[in-house]
Amino acid sequence: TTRKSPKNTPPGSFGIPFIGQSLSLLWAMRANTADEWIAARARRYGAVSKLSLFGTPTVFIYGQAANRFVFSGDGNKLSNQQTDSVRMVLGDRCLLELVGEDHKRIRNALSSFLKPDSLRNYIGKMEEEVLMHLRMHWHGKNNLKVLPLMKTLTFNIICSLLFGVERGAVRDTLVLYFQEMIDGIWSIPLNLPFTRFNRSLKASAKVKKMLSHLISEKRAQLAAGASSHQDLITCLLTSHDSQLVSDDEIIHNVMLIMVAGHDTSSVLITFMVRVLANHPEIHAAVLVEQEGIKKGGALLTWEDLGKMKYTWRVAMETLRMFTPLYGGFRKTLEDIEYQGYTIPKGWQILWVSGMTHMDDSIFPEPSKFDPGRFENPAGVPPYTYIPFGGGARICPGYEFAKIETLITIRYLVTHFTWKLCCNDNRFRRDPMPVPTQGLPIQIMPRKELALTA
Ligand code: HEM
Repeated sequence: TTRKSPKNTPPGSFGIPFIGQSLSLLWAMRANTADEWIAARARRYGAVSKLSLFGTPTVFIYGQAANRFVFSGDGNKLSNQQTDSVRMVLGDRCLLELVGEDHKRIRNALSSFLKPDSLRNYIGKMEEEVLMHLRMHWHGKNNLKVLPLMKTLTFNIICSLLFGVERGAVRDTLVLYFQEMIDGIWSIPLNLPFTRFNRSLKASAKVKKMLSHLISEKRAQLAAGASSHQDLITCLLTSHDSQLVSDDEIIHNVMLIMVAGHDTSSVLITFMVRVLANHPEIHAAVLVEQEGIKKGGALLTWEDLGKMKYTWRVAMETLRMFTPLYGGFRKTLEDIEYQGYTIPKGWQILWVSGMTHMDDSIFPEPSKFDPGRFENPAGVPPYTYIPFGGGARICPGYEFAKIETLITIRYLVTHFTWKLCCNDNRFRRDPMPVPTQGLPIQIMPRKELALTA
C-alpha cells in the first residue's frame, strides 16, 4: 500500500492558535450544551474530524468502529497521555500517563486491592460509611441537595477504604484542598495568577504533601507491626513487588483514585435518585427487589449484592443516559492511518461514549429510560456501551463503584421516599454531569434508621 502524505489529515480546523476550540467546548459544557456541541461537530464533519483542544491538535472520532480502535489497541500506537492540565495537577506517574510495562505493573498493584476477592472484605466498612452518612445528613431532614451529599459520601468511602484516613481534621482539610484541585483540573494549561488552574495547582501541591506525610506514617505503623490489609496504601507498601512501586507512584495514583473513584460514582447515585423519582414503577421494582433481601439487622454479604440484579440494571441504564465520563483522550505514538486519514504522531484522539449510547440504531428510542435493555447482555453489541471504557484501560474501579452504588441505593429506597423539588430534568457538564441546583429533593422517612450498622 502506498503511504498517504501526512497532509491527509481529517477535515476540520484548529481555530484560534493555542486556545483552539477549548473555550468553546468548556463554555458548552458549563451551559449544558456539550452533547449538542459534539453532535453538531459530528453532523458538520462526519465521524472523523480535527480540532485543537487544551493546547494540542486533536482528532475527534466516534461510533462503534472508533471505540474498537481506541480500546482494542495494544498500547504501542496509542498511549493514554492526558491533557497537560490533568497531568500537571495529578502527576506524571499516575496510571493515566503510564504505558506498556509501567502501566501493567501499577495496574496489577492496584488490582490486588480493587479486585472482587479483596473488596468483599470491605463491604461492611462501606455499609458503615453509608449508614453513618444517612444518620448525619438525611435522618430528620425534610429537604436536601443530593449531588453535594453524594460527593461527600463517596469521598468518605474512598478516604476510609483506600487510605485509611478516618473522620477528623485531616480528612476535612484534605476535602477542602481536594475540591479546589478538582475545580481547575480541566483547563487551558496556562498557570496565570487568579485562575482556577492556578488554584488547582497550588491545592495539588498541598494534597501531595499531605499524602507524602501519610505514607511516612503508614510505613512507621507497618514497621511497628500493623496489619498490611488496612487500606490501599498499606497494601501497596507491602505487596510482594512493593520495591517496584515508588513513593511518587503511590502518591500520584492515590490522587488519581481520589478523583476517579468519587467524582464518577457520586454522579451515578445522584442520577439514580432522579430516575427513581421520575419513574415510580421502576422505583417500586427496585424496592421489591431490595425488600426481598431481608437482613433483620445483619450486615450485607457478597451474595446479597449478587441478588441485586434489577437494581444494577437500573444503574446501567442510568450510566448509558447520563454517563459520568463523557469521553477521554489518547495520544498517537506514531503516524496512524484511520478511515483513510492520517493522524500524525503526537496528536490527541478524543473518544466519546454518548454518541453510541444515544444512537437509535443501537439503543432504540434512546431517550427512553428502560433497564430492560440490559436483561440480555448479549443484546448489546461490543464497543457500543462504554461507561467504564474498554480494553487494557477499562475502569479498574468497576466493582468498587458497583458495591457502593448498590449499598447506597438499598438504604435510600428502604428507608426514605422522595420528591424532586426541581422538575426540569436538565444537567450541565463541569465536566461531570451536574443536575440543576445539585438535585434538591424533599424526603420522607419510610422506616427508622438503625442506630448501629
Ligand atoms: C460509576 C463510576 C465510574 C465510572 C463511570 C468510571 C469510568 C471510567 C472510565 C470510562 C475509565 C477509562 C478511561 C479511559 O479509557 O481513558 C476509567 C478509568 C479508571 N477508573 Fe473509573 N469509573 C468509575 C469508578 C471508579 C472507581 C470507584 C475507581 C477507584 C476506586 C476508579 C478508578 C479508575 C482508574 C484508576 C482508571 C484508570 C485506569 C487506567 O488508565 O488503566 N473508577 N473509569
